[in-house]
Amino acid sequence: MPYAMEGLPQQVTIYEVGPRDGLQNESAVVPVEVKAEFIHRLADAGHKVIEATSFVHPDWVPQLADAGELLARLRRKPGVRYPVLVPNLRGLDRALELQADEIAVFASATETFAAKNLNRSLESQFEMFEPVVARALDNGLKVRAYVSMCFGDPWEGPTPVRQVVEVGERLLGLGCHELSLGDTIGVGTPGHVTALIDAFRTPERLAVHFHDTYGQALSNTLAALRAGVTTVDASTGGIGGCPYAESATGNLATEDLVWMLQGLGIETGLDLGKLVSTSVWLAELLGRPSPSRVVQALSKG
Ligand SMILES: CC(C)(COP(=O)([O-])OP(=O)([O-])OC[C@H]1O[C@@H](n2cnc3c(N)ncnc32)[C@H](O)[C@@H]1OP(=O)([O-])[O-])[C@@H](O)C(=O)NCCC(=O)NCCSC(=O)C[C@@](C)(O)CC(=O)[O-]
Repeated sequence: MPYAMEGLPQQVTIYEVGPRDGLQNESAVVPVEVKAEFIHRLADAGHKVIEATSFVHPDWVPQLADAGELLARLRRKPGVRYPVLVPNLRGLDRALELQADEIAVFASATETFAAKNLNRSLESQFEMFEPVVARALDNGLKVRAYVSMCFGDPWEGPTPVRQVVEVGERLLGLGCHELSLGDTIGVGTPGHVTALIDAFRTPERLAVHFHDTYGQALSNTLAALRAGVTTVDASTGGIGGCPYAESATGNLATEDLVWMLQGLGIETGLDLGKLVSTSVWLAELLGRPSPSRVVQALSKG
């Protein structure tokens, strides 16, 4: 029996990042057929948007070097979107060849992370993204944009709200339909989340992307929903991290998010039981238990 709260949406879109953000940090290469099966299971659990992989330089993220093979193998379910990460025109060409239906560019809010993750300065990352977004839109693709290190950065400390808003508004101005605010190292807290979302002109175009390093991801999500956000990124099994930010741990687990939203009576369209069995299946393959509290509680049998 759900207990609703004032000021929350009736429906939330969960943007599933497990196959991309979740797996990108795994040191042992996960076979491409396992990645495909993971995505098929997520679609079967009711996901309508599943970020499948990245068309980045394979030396930078070896785990996702099989992006082309994976897309070619996917059984795409009607009504499900399968965005892929693309940093530059080379990545876009590869994604277009394989009929990607949506892409995501990923920017940094800080100078140091722009250098470490993209080999670019804060300013020159836009020179890389502008032609990508323009050509993707010309080809009829939707483009999401991420901003990383929105709350703090391991090298520069807390990130000023104004700095995040400047980067984010510029990306939206290029024509990106959605902006995902990334707490890459999980240092944000709910008041900071509210202040950041309130500083944007269009909260309805924002999504949030929390890593659970300090156990704040669910409370931060609740703050974001109260501030008008209706799209939340999460990773089935709570796997994830960024190879270029060592202090990043797993993403908010999709199961933990679904449990909270169900308790609040908020519609997600997801089957929690199928998500939990997918996590248990994946955890066995990865050789370690899922950090998701809901998976731990429900899979004890
Ligand atoms: C952006 C680059 C490519 C710049 O890397 P670069 O070395 O500056 O690249 P370049 O433009 O100088 O090109 C060098 C060579 O790489 C090739 N190349 C160039 N691009 C590609 C490509 N796309 N695919 C395949 N090959 C490529 C290119 O063709 C060229 O080959 P050559 O002519 O020397 O033979 C590199 O820094 C990179 O791949 N970075 C990606 C890092 C990454 O994927 N990080 C994780 C994702 S971000 C994240 O996880 C955070 C997020 C989104 O989840 C939100 C959050 O939590 O905050």
